[in-house]
Amino acid sequence: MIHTESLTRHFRVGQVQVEAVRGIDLDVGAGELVAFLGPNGAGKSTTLRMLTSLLPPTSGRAEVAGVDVAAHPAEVRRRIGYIGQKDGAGHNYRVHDELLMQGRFYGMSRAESTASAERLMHTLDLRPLAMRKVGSLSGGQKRRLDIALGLIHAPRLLFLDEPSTGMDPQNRANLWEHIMRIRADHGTTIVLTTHYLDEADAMAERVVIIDHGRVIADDTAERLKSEQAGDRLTVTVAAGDVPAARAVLADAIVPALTGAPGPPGPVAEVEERSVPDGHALTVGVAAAARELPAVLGRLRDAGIDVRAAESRRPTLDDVFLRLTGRSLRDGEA
Ligand SMILES: Nc1ncnc2c1ncn2[C@@H]1O[C@H](COP(=O)(O)OP(=O)(O)OP(=O)(O)O)[C@@H](O)[C@H]1O
Repeated sequence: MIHTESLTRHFRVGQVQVEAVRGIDLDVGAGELVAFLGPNGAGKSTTLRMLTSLLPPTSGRAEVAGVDVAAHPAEVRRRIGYIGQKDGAGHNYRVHDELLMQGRFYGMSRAESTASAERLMHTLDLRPLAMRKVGSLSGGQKRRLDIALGLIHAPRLLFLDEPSTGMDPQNRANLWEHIMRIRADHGTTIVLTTHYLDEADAMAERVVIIDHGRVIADDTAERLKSEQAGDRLTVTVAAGDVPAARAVLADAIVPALTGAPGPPGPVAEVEERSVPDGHALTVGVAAAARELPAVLGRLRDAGIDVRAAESRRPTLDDVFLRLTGRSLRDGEA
């Protein structure tokens, strides 16, 4: 559905050249749900704008829905849906009319446009709002209308630039429910950008991490977390039990990851720190929640009194930290 080769975009700002996107190679198959994740200024929106033909690449190429974006931008736009960061709907129109006009804009007949608007208003819970003026909708309702506008011509590929930014958690959950329903009903391929780590983690099947205009990781959230960051298991024991506990824990360690730069990777040896209860020993393991009972059993068999124990799953932020040495929460790229 999407194929890019060394896709690059530079901007000239006065004397300075900004290398917003520096050679992105990407393949997205039909039906995939892919999230672009990265800090502010990483190049996510610029990539999306090139893929949607809104911005010509400086170099490299992109084929989207079977069409070369630089050669046939208008054809790309006919085949895709794009919902940008800022809404495009006119505030004085009614929801229903806005949808019809959008359909006509894409060259659909009045009947086709009406039928598609009806279907989408049903799927996106917009029917009760059909006669309301766009300017009177809440943020969440407005975002649902934006999505309906992007889908009116039934594209097989939908691009969403930060669909849920600024929404409260309930509206975000609601929006995702709608996006998932559209996907289930129409098999739409979806590419979106997000700042929300938990959202990318929970919703996208595939997470493409972008930093400084490059793809630095591309996999399922699960695999990224287990391969790049790994689970942590921590037990707290008395000072006198530390050597024996270390020996038990050393057996549980997963082999150190190689090749990935930057701290902190899976804990390749037993880490020790003093805590009020005694000494906390931490190791990187393959599946902490599953291994914790067995490790506790072995510690008990060795006569060790465990005072506290916890397992921790890594987050996508741990993955980003591991790959770049920075936290995604630190802000700018
Ligand atoms: N029209 C432009 N002119 C000059 N520089 C630009 C332009 N558009 C983007 N940039 C720069 O390109 C870089 C990438 O911006 P982009 O908007 O793609 O990042 P992003 O990852 O989408 O960030 P955010 O999460 O904040 O939306 C930034 O340094 C930005 O300032």
